[in-house]
Amino acid sequence: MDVSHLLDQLNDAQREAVTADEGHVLVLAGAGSGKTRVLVHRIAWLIQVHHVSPMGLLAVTFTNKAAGEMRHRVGKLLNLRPDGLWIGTFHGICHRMLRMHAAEVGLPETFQILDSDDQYRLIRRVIRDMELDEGEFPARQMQGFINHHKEEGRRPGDIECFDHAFQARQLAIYQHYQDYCERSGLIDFAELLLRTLELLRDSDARRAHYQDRFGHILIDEFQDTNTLQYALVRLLAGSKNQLFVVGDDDQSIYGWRGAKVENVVHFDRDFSPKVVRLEQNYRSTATILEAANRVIDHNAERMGKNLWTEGEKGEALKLFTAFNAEEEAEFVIARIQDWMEQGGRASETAILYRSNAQSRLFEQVLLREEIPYRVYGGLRFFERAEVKDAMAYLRLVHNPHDDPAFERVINLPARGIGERTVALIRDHARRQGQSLFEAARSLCESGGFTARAGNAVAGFLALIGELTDEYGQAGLGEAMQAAIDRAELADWYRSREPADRAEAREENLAELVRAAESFTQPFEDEQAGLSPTASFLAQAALEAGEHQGERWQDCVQLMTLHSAKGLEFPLVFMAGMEEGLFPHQKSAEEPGRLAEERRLCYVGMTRAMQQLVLSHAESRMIHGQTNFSRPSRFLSEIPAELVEELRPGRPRVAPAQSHGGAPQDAEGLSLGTTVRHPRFGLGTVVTIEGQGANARIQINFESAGSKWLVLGYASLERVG
Ligand SMILES: Nc1ncnc2c1ncn2[C@@H]1O[C@H](COP(=O)(O)OP(=O)(O)OP(=O)(O)O)[C@@H](O)[C@H]1O
Ligand SMILES: [Mg+2]
Repeated sequence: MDVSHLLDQLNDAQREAVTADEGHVLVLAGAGSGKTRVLVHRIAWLIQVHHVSPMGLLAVTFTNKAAGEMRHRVGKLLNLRPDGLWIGTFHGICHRMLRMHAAEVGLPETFQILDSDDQYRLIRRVIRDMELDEGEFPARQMQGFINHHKEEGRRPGDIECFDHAFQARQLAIYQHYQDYCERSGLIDFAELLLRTLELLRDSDARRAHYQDRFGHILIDEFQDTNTLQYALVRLLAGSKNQLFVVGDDDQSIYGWRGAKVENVVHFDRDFSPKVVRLEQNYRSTATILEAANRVIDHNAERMGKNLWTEGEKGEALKLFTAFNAEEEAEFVIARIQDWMEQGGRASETAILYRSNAQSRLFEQVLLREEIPYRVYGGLRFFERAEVKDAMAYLRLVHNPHDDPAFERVINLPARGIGERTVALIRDHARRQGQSLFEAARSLCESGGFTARAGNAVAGFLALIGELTDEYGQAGLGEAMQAAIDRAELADWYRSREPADRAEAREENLAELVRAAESFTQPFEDEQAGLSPTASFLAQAALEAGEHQGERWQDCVQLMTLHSAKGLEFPLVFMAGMEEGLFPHQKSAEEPGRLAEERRLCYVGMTRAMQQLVLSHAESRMIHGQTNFSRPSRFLSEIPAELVEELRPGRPRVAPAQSHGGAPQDAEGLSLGTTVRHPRFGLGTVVTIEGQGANARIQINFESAGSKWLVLGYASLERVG
């Protein structure tokens, strides 16, 4: 059989990795050197040359989107669909295993995944139920505490308590939360991993089964695995299976979420792999690569890599200094328009930023200019309120004991069930050890409610019952539509929100029905005996908005630097290159965080193939306040000769004064002053152009957004 196509698009080092004989392999290499490509070719090589069954391979990627792409690329190389090949994220793979062995690990068949928002609400409730002070035990912090311990594989009983009252309470919260999850068949993200680890650790039969099955385990982005994931890998590998691991220590960016770059060193120690280094970068121009290399050079404790390219020198990086964040957004979108006018496609461009909230201004300008765009991450599709509302109905149909779903929609739309009634149900549930659904039913039957509340609750239970009876067996799309219609969700949003907002919500609901209709269950899930609903609900919880990427459309890509990992685009913008924003001010608080921010910068820069445009704004509204900030230190780490500075297009007033101090201008108003407008309400001055009554002044209003006004006519009142 001719297998030259598996090798002829690879360089020598890549080939060496792809064709390595028996034994473990570690490919340690910088960005854009073809690590992911090598992993894909290795899978095809094993199947075609070594005749390994696709069922015998397990490939782990970092996102579901990457998993989909990998499956597609393997299919193309082999010219057939690699059915039975398990490719997924750690979470997705663990979910599938737990579904197959739910009873063994003490989970109900219908267990549900708690996403992090649901988890937060549940923890808050546990704290309230325990009558603890939420100021002393903030739910957000407790969520971090619980997840941190789970990610290290620790149950409440495993945590040493030094008889400190505060710590004992924290552990009690963890325990109560866990008990609650057990009772209700809920499983959070870290629990997916931990439970699977325990299954494989404690059941010899299961461990033997999976060790026999997966003779080859391949892992992309290995530098961002956490303790539990590494432990899982070791269990699955056993003593005879082969690991093929690729990663780059310079791109480890999830330390804040428990990832351990040391796993690369541990892997080397524990498995003595053949180490292959790839040094040729195929992605970026020489200029971009040089700039990125120079930035990451500022980090100490690197494993050290030498990355070069045969590619052309390319253009200088562009650096734009905007007066404020609005101007920055205008500039970026104008450059994208230039790109498109010169024949480029929108989808070849990406706007990367440090925090999700930064997307809004870009979205505004893109909407106005009617340029299609897609936001990855952020408030992702499956995280939007209306989508979660509708999904909660589907979850209840799937499993009436899903308490977070019950709480979410028992009074949504409003059906006259007040907080007091819900408290009654909760209380009853707690005392009887029942789910909220069961508690509500028994209170209804025993006349435990007032007549009005009783009717309302009975109505809700009947609605869920009807949906279950009529649509429990129907197609997913049909069931979803029925839930939305019967619950009258659209009317509800229309009755309480402005028309445009309600319409947007309805569009999302229609999109949700479409997503449900077009959902095809992964072959491997079906084989594992999962119901389509279970697969769909899991997908929604695990991958959130990633599904947007499937319907490929020509649009500008907006995402955080974190979610850009592994991707590449001809034209990349890195916006908001300001101290405090990037590096994030949090990084000043913890040692090691600054180095991680710098790696994030390296990840961002190395996404660019042809052009990299950096921008920063001298002032920006953050949490309703105008902040003035200095350019990011990372900018100064790029050699000046690689950068071309661009000047703003229109004349501005006093940008030079905007560092520190309070520049004074028209009529005593200065940048950052809070003002009140008779119609637009409170806002902050962000730009002043010109002098006196004719000055044009730009104000960011808290509710009305950004407006340009002529000072003489604006009737502004200074506040504070
Ligand atoms: N031998 C090669 N010849 C031509 N192009 C290549 C070769 N190897 C890789 N490429 C291309 O270089 C780009 C980067 O490859 P890939 O995404 O696999 O790199 P990576 O090391 O996984 O990067 P990252 O660290 O960002 O994940 C891709 O467009 C890929 O197709
Ligand atoms: Mg990659």
